[in-house]
Amino acid sequence: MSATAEAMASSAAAFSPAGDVVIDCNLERVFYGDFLAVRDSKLPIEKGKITGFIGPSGCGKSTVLRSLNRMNDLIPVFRLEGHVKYHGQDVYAKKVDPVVVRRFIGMVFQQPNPFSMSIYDNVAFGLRLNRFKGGIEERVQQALERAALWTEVKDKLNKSGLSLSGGQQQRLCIARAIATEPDVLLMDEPCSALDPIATRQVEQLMLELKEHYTVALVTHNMQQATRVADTTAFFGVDISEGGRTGYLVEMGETAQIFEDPQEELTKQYVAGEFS
Ligand SMILES: Nc1ncnc2c1ncn2[C@@H]1O[C@H](COP(=O)(O)OP(=O)(O)OP(=O)(O)O)[C@@H](O)[C@H]1O
Repeated sequence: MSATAEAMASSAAAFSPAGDVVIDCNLERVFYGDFLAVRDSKLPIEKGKITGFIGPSGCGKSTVLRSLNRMNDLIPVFRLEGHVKYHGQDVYAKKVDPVVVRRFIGMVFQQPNPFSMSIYDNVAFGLRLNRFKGGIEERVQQALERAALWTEVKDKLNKSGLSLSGGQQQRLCIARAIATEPDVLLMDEPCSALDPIATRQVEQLMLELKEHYTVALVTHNMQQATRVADTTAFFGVDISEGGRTGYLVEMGETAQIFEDPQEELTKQYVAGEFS
């Protein structure tokens, strides 16, 4: 590691949030096969807050996000050194079932991906999978209300989820993700396929969701981070040793990252000097 990169990595480790930490993530090294994709990234994800991940393309934002709920397990060559602890428990411990991890740490993807089934069944899907014992109808309604979609779909719950607009489909996917009452929601560029109006609706929804859930959000859009994120983690790409390895440059309150960044690289990035 170069001296500059080392200094950046150690300063990033200094961030300690005031509130409760739900996920204590310390990614020492993350590999895809022999490729070192991410190193030296300590990210405490704080309860009831939105933590935004920003940085140039390929800096590992999605890799880090997907490491939090073992979504990367689906990639055979993925390997992680370090730990991800959810309420103190190592989610990568041998005895831990990744399906259970994802039940508590849910995910919303870049492209709205409703299943080819009714709006109702989309939301009820996870409840049935988890053999939910309570009233499914009530839970479906509550999830759709929390996803700010209920009034738009309450009279057509039997229509296909695919018949909705892009923004509605994304809110349906959010309803599907929250129906099983996860604790944490991981959102990987949830607005990148949406128009500006639908984007604003989903952003407003994120602000409402943090009343009930802890949110980690990958975004390419710096304005979006300033609008919704309480805390922002900025990642850079280290090319000093001939590779392209992402690492956490700086993490802090969103206002501090954008108005008073401590690292030169963060300053340049938030000033739009590179993307
Ligand atoms: N399944 C995979 N197999 C091999 N390499 C991968 C895989 N997924 C990602 N990578 C590599 O890991 C690095 C980090 O990728 P990642 O998608 O996490 O970055 P990102 O910051 O989210 O990028 P973007 O902003 O472009 O979406 C990149 O060099 C990418 O090519």
